[in-house]
Amino acid sequence: MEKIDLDKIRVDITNLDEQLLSLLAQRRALSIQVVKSKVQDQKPVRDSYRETLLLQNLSNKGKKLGLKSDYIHSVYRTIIEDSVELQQDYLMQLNNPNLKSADYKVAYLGSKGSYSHSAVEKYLTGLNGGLIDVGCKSFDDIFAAVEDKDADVGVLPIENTSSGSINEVYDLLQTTRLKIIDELYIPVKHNLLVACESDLSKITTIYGHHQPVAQCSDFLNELNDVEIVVTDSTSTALSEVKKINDPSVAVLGSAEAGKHYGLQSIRADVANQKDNQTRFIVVAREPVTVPMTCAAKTSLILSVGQRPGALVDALMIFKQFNISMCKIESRPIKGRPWEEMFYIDVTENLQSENMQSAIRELKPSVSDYTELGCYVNRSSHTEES
Ligand SMILES: O=C(O)C(=O)C[C@]1(C(=O)O)C=C[C@@H](O)C=C1
Repeated sequence: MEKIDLDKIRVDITNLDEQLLSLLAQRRALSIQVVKSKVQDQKPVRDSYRETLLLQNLSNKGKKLGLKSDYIHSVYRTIIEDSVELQQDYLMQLNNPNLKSADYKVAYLGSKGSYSHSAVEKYLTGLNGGLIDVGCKSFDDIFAAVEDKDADVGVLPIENTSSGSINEVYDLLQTTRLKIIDELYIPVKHNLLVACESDLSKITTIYGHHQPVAQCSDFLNELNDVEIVVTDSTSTALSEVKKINDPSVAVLGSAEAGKHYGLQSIRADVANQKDNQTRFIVVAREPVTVPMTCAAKTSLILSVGQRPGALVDALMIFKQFNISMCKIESRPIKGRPWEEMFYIDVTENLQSENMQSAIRELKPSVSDYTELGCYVNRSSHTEES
């Protein structure tokens, strides 16, 4: 039998992959043409009917080529979500010409290797020009950097699928004049990383930011006699552990961060939930406006006083105007014991007639009312109006 030449097969695979890349780039160029036509006709970015037809057709054709339906769905979901994001970004830039420019200054927690840095990289995808890093040591510093014009925007985590809401960020939103201008969903995969040859049985100290520590609590609770050292950011934890270079010391961080700091993973996926995601917000001094053809979210802060039923009455106004609420969070108000501030996210454009009518009814019935901002709804599978 003739010997199968691995090197030759790899050359063929590389060539095919390059063709796939070129086809993906061509498809993206078509998405830009699509959004330009949608601007002319005022059509929504998302078209679920078209997506269903597309996936059905590809799945049928794929089956004939021996490709599993699950595989086709997951590949094309990724391609379509990218196309939607590309179109949304195009529309946002058209509507808000000063949104992202060269030498954009971004304030975030930590430095390279932190999860916030991954969010910053995602936020800046496609931006021509350099990012000026304004690494911060606390959430407070991020708000201050943007308020004092040391940064154009700040990127902050606000909630996580394992550890829930990040109260510190909600509390800072209560007093800031900054506006939310975007949101990002980042998959967070925690690994246990070490600086030199080691294994789990040798670990006596684990470094980590308090959020990853909370998100990996099940795994950490199973370990005996391990000291947890909490740091101000994941990047601080990573650089400390690299410096200490001891087989008994490990750190919680992503595999990519490990590569960046020259650390090896001894245990992958140690978060309580397998689908561990963090939602980040982007804050700036000026609000943005979202075109009506893009799925939008509006974030508000309200307080309603202590009258029985006051919160229900306020929320009924959203129902009355057919506005869906996707999040409600309550936090204590500084200096007003037992009163609560409510953070409400609705899947509605601030400029829509429904939203403006709801706000007109809402304002006189609440004690505090602040608009935190209207931005593109980045959670997948959302319908535009
Ligand atoms: O065909 C469209 O209307 C598109 O916007 C393109 C596309 C795609 O990438 O295939 C993207 C989003 C829509 O929800 C449907 C399909």
